[in-house]
Amino acid sequence: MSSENNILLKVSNITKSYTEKKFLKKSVKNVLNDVSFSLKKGKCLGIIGESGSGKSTLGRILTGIENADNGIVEFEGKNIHVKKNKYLKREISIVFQNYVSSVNPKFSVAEIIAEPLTIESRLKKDEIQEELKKLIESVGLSEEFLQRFPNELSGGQLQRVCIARAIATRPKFIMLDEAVSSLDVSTQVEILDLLQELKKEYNLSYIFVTHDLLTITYICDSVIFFKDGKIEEEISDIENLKNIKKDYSRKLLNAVIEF
Ligand SMILES: Nc1ncnc2c1ncn2[C@@H]1O[C@H](COP(=O)(O)OP(=O)(O)OP(=O)(O)O)[C@@H](O)[C@H]1O
Repeated sequence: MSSENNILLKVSNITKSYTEKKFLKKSVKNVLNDVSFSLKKGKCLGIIGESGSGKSTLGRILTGIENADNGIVEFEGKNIHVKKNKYLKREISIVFQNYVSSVNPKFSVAEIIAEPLTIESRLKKDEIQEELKKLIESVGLSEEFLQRFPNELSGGQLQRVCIARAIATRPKFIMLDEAVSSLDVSTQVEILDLLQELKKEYNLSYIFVTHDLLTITYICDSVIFFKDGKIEEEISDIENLKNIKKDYSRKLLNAVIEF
């Protein structure tokens, strides 16, 4: 396979700015500055950076939730901001840090997971029921959980439900925005292990946006260090993490690994 065929997501020269109002004065804040990189099929890319460095903004642009000012995001060669169609909605999913606010508290677990299925697919009612059973079990919860409501679940269980919803349309790519950050450490590890298993089972590719390097070393194949809306450094093989050159990346790394 040529290396171009092996690329799932190609990000070229993305820029984004917001207009801020301060004391009746308007100013422009550049949040993303000429960002380019690519994600290979079946891989997990980590994006790490300080708070406010633009990671979540980038995540929203990569999943088509928000438009860039300039630049192109191509998914399997198609510009996602031009072709915002049903096909892409099925192929790209997102899991957020805040699992509580990302579900409707009045929906049962079955309704939460079925949401993308009923909107996007032509499955019949009994086929949806079958699919729900498969999905809840594939995130390590029993069928009995389908009847529960969000307030009857732990944080880890609710994030599993959000992951089941994210894989419901059998996407090729999932954006994980601080997806384990709100969980305690042992639950974080359980969810990361689950994500590894699902990646293999469903042939998924991930981008993991986080400020936590341990998460990245646990699950990612490569990492981008992000600073002030720009790529400061890119390590294409996580095994070479200790070879980082820039002070900023080293500072983030020093916090968790001793040289
Ligand atoms: N809709 C918006 N309108 C105005 N400014 C915004 C908007 N969204 C983000 N910003 C600003 O863009 C900058 C980057 O925010 P972003 O959430 O992308 O950073 P981040 O790296 O994900 O931070 P954190 O790790 O704290 O979530 C911040 O200064 C933020 O205030």
